[in-house]
Amino acid sequence: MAASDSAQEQAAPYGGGSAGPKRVRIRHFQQAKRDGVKITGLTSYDHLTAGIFDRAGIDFLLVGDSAGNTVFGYDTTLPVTVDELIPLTRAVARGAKRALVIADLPFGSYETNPREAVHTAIRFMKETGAHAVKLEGGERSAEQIRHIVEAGIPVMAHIGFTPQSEHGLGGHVIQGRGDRGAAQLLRDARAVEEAGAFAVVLEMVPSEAARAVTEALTIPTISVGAGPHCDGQLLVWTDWAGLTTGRIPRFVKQYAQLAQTLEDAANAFREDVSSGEYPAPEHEYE
Ligand SMILES: Nc1nc(=O)c2c([nH]1)NC[C@@H]1CN(c3ccc(C(=O)N[C@@H](CCC(=O)O)C(=O)O)cc3)CN21
Ligand SMILES: CC(C)C(=O)C(=O)O
Ligand SMILES: [Mg+2]
Repeated sequence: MAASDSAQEQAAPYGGGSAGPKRVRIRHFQQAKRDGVKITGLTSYDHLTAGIFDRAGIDFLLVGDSAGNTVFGYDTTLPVTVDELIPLTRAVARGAKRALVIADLPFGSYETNPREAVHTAIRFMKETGAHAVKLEGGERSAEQIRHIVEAGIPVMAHIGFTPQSEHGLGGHVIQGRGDRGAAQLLRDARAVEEAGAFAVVLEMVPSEAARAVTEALTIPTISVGAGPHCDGQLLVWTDWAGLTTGRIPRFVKQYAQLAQTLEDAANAFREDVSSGEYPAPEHEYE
């Protein structure tokens, strides 16, 4: 995203990458959609990756409850707590100079009522330095979104496949299929836009359903396995970088093979220590 709003910034041509605003704000999401500039996001759970992705010009960093899988080793995102995500979110916010940092509200921290949702969103904003929050659900979460936005906190919505309700959905099931599915997806999308969300994640939905939603909304759609017609793309960084071991979703493109790189490095280290190759004189103190 290289969209910007000052007269001076607007004079600059779109460069992609780290061009554009000094700090990505929610208004830049609206401008990107209006100008047809694609938005990029990655998850991040720590200070070092946040800095790397930020310097590469990734527009937003999501501190996802996917940390349940990638950091904490749970099978689902359901056990993840606010107290687990707050220190990770703080680390990411401290590492991001340009990117918009979004805190994912974990399962059980916002569903009961709007008061609970506002309370949780305020905790993240006060204790982490995040710039926005994300929560799952369309029509069913619209009141929560409205109240958080009224408290001055930007909300990214998340519809389609919502991992926190995977048991209710019957597993990792593609959403928005068929006429009924597509109609429900559109109702959910309109509900979150109307409630004041600044963007909406569409996860695991057919490309044509995502296209219809993208054309119907004024806020940008962010695809996680929702095809090429969305206004932006988001991936879980450990999947994207080939660090996740085991099964990864079909929609992921791997841009590196970090698991293999690290395994090779660990083997080399072990062999060097056994053979006495490491440490060498340059690693020693006198
Ligand atoms: N590492 C990781 N990557 C993710 O994308 C991710 C998480 N964790 N945790 C939270 C949610 C859960 N998500 C998931 C999890 C599994 C599939 C999956 O297995 N998809 C299959 C199709 C369905 C199936 O056959 O089970 C696929 O091949 O795409 C998809 C998204 C997306 N999110
Ligand atoms: C997969 C994305 C949308 C997410 O919610 C997460 O990383 O937790
Ligand atoms: Mg999540």
